[in-house]
Amino acid sequence: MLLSDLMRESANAATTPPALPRDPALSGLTLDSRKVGPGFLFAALVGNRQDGTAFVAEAVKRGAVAILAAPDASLPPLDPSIVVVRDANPRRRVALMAAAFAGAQPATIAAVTGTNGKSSTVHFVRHIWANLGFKAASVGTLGIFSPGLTREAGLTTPDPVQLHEDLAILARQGVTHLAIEASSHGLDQHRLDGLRLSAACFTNLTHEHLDYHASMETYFAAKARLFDSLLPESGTAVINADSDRAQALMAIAARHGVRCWTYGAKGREFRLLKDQATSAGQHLAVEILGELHGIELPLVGGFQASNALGALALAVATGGDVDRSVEALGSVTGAPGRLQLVARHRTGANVYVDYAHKPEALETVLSTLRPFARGRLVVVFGCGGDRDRAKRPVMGEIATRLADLTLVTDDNPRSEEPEEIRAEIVRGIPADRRNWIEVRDGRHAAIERGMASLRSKDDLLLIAGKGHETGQTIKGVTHHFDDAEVAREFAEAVS
Ligand SMILES: CC(=O)N[C@H]1[C@@H](OP(=O)(O)OP(=O)(O)OC[C@H]2O[C@@H](n3ccc(=O)[nH]c3=O)[C@H](O)[C@@H]2O)O[C@H](CO)[C@@H](O)[C@@H]1O[C@H](C)C(=O)N[C@@H](C)C(=O)N[C@H](CCC(=O)O)C(=O)O
Ligand SMILES: Nc1ncnc2c1ncn2[C@@H]1O[C@H](COP(=O)(O)OP(=O)(O)OP(=O)(O)O)[C@@H](O)[C@H]1O
Ligand SMILES: N[C@H](CCC[C@H](N)C(=O)O)C(=O)O
Ligand SMILES: [Mg+2]
Repeated sequence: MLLSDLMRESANAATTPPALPRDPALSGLTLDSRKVGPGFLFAALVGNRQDGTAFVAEAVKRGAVAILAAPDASLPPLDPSIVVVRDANPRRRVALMAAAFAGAQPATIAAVTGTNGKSSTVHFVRHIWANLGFKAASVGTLGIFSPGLTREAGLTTPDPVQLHEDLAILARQGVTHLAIEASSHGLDQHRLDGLRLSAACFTNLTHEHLDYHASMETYFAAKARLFDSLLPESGTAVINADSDRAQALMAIAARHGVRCWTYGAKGREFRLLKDQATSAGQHLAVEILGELHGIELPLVGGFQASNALGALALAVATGGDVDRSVEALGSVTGAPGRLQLVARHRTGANVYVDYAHKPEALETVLSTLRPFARGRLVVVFGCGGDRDRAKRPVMGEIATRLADLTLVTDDNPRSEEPEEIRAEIVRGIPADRRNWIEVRDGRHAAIERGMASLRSKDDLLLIAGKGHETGQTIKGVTHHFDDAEVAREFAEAVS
């Protein structure tokens, strides 16, 4: 593709592309100098840790023929054959370029943002679409799921170059419907700016990532970008009305002129009227666009019902038939590692794995499981290193308030000292609580102790924080570790 074509296709309609001194044919583009090949455009971005302009010389050595940089970025002296493109927002521009370069993307794309429930919601929408007969895929924390391409988990929202390469493959394979998780980092870093969205969903906003975002307000503003910058006027905003941020987001969406649908107990278009536990999960009575429907959801928990309704609203907003979408939810499975029953202890006690690694998720999952533990509810959890430290004491308090026994352990300490992370968790536990133990010799030992604490079939063990993950990162080295696998060492597997 010629640089001039890429410039035109990625330009804001209001701007005139600058005259180029030369018009090289590009063979690729990247924002990482280590991935530059001959004929590439290299986007030199100022990052959170490093300044990409420091790698321009290396990129040129590897064959870069064009450099994208901010207007004020100081670049090394370059051979005149190298074209320098300046843009006030190079992160956004490279995302738009990546979309233009890759060409195709599935015709229908729904993005889901929110602190919790993104992976579950995209998993459910993909299931509904597939049942409606569409070739559907999802992209997010769990990787890429599609009929023809699976990709291991990396970032929740991939970098734009990788994302658009994959979307073009999916589109060529005939995938017409795509659901994608929009993380706040991804939104803030413009990773999703080149997507042609049909709908966007907001699940909720609670404490997370305050190491990256300066405050809850800037965290919310990053999420709101999906609705006021990325969703076109022809799109539908699908908002969880039960979130305390719903009103603010509806006002933003309305100002932007998009159709706005809400779901949940306070929802307008998808109103949950009744939620009744059944032997298979729950029966939901829902008023959908003015008509009453019954949903047999084979999953437990109010949060799963909420995510399922968000997914249903996305499916309908993108043209899905209401009755058939409702019926499709009857055969949905939980997303891997989300409230997943993984083992049964010899006493008969159930062992669950869940991805709760944020305060509200831990509170939600423990409250959800409480009625299923007629005996003792035991939880094993830790907190990740090199991530928001403020959530550690909060989670220590939540676990010891809602579980009968808490085993404090490690969860990806990364570059931090595990004992320091555990100490910060323990600091949040009120002094009069005695229902916890700090396990100092690793997560495997903590799970073993959790299993050993089960005394009857009425007890229940929750292993929280890692969900689907298959590694534990300690001092930069990732060791194979799978909570479900370890639980099964001490108990029978359940399929
Ligand atoms: C903090 C953060 O989000 N960082 C992301 C960001 O990196 P950055 O731009 O800040 O990188 P940097 O290291 O400062 O480097 C600056 C620039 O120099 C370039 N560089 C660097 C070294 C070199 O040799 N050559 C070179 O060209 C880098 O490619 C980069 O463009 O942009 C990169 C490309 O998109 C991401 O890979 C990277 O994710 C890092 C690995 C990460 O850990 N991110 C996590 C926190 C994250 O994004 N998580 C979210 C949320 C998950 C959730 O909701 O729980 C996610 O979407 O996964
Ligand atoms: N709607 C919800 N409200 C509150 N908690 C939820 C909700 N949905 C899921 N959870 C909790 O959050 C955990 C993570 O769920 P899920 O993976 O669907 O969210 P996510 O937003 O994709 O998270 P991440 O940002 O870590 O990828 C679940 O394991 C569960 O404990
Ligand atoms: N996408 C999240 C995953 C956190 C998972 C948890 N197990 C941890 O390591 O903190 C992050 O990178 O912040
Ligand atoms: Mg996710």
